[in-house]
Amino acid sequence: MSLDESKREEIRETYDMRDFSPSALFPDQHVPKFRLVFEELYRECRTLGHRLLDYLGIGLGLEEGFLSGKHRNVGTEWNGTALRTLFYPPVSVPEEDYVIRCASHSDYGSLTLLFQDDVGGLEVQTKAGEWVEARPVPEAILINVGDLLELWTAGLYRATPHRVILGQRRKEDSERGKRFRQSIAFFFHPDNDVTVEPVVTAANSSRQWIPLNAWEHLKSRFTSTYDN
Ligand SMILES: O=C(O)CCC(=O)C(=O)O
Ligand SMILES: [Fe+2]
Repeated sequence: MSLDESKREEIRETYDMRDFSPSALFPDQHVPKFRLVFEELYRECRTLGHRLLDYLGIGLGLEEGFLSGKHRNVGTEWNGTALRTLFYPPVSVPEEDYVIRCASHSDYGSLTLLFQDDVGGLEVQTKAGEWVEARPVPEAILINVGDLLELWTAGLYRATPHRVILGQRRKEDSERGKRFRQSIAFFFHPDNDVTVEPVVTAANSSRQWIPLNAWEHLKSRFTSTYDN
């Protein structure tokens, strides 16, 4: 199924957290534990992110700590890593139509750790272009490879396109739409001054892999996403 998603709006609310310094704005008065809880989650995700990169690096035959060493400034202004809460309100799904909760995209950084509730609706695209459901698994964290890890590995690890969509194909979607959906994503990014370029032999030699600066890439992806 191919859908023209370009003219649709995403129906969701998000809250991004990058800065946990005392001067950072948090709803401390209304939700006193919010800052503490998310700060702890941020720290745990950072530790897990570093560990995953170390394991992937071993698998790729890289120098020890190479990838995690490019993510040293997480939690400071010199790094674009963010923790994001995503709230998808209930929506009614017209029978012959569909509703986009999150339009198809790949993530911009190295890795994303995604925590989803039990509502479902997340889909990932196979290499053949087919959309398959990534059903929620209790207690599991879903890991997405982002653009920059794809570039480091010259396509060996693919920045998998994904989306959250309701309608048309699945009977359960109208029921799903009645429930709100909550997810949390940790977007793990290399330090702003890192230039990312392939460190392994290209898996897909028909494609050109152009080196990118981490911060420039993040800025340009934000601009192209939000200007549209
Ligand atoms: O809410 C989800 O499950 C996915 C969100 C997502 O892919 C994103 O914000 O990049
Ligand atoms: Fe995403």
